[in-house]
Amino acid sequence: MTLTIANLSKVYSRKQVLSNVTLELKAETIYGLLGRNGAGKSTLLNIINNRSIATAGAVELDSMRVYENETCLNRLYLMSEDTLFPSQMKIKQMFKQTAAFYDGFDENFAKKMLTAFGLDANSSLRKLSTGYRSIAKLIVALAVDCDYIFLDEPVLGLDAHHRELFYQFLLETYQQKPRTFVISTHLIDEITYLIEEVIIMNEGEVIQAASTEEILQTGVAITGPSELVEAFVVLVKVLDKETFGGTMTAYVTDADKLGAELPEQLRLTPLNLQTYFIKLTKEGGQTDEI
Ligand SMILES: Nc1ncnc2c1ncn2[C@@H]1O[C@H](COP(=O)(O)OP(=O)(O)OP(=O)(O)O)[C@@H](O)[C@H]1O
Repeated sequence: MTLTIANLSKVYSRKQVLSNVTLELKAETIYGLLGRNGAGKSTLLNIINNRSIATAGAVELDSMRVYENETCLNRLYLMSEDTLFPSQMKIKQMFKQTAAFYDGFDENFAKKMLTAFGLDANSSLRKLSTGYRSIAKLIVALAVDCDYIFLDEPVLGLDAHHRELFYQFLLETYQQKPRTFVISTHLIDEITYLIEEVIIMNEGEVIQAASTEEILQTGVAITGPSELVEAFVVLVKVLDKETFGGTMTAYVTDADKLGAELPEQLRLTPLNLQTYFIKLTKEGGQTDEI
């Protein structure tokens, strides 16, 4: 099973917010969708899930056009800030309504999550705090049995304990019933261990789609005397350089192409995903004088 996004573009009142987005989302994979504020992540997720209409391009599930196609749409689920449930609705009614729309809603798992988060099924959404309202929506999203589940900033408003609990439940349901999760978030450090594939958007475009492993293996920082660093990185893609006195740190994306042995005065440090993302999506020039 594959979800194909082909040449998707979106223009809002003459502003191009998505440009030719082309992606393939595999079955049974956890993706991280990363991008700075306004990069177009929510717009992309809304179009995939038929909540917004693309200006151009198409989304297909196993070669079937998703747009206004009930069969396809029943296999996709989007949890976002927009609440589709009326505020007076009780949590148990949310479960019931979702189960009526989506086959295979796992009520036992939903109840297990309710207990773990300390929520009462009889509470109505409007009486919950912002964080608990998000938790109620998350419980529904993790209990649906759709092939593709999109979580747009799922942990917004959740405290650190609850975020951790949510990540554990996400892994639990993924292991029990593998399906695809696409998580859009700004909390990159927290989700690095969860995600198998990374999609990075910038100003309406997908600028990188690769496995987390590949990114972590090829992103490095090289520090040492400026001239030596400059000479060593001449053949590779440098995302950013920082200089301090005569010392330079160069942030490199394709460490596998460095080739030559590392000179003794240079130090090579692997980049974590968050630093890699910051350097890749940084505005402006390459060299920062500190
Ligand atoms: N309904 C709308 N009308 C006009 N412009 C919109 C609309 N929705 C989004 N935009 C614009 O589209 C661009 C992308 O917004 P989007 O919400 O997709 O970004 P995002 O990557 O999800 O950002 P964030 O991380 O801040 O949530 C922004 O410039 C935003 O102002």
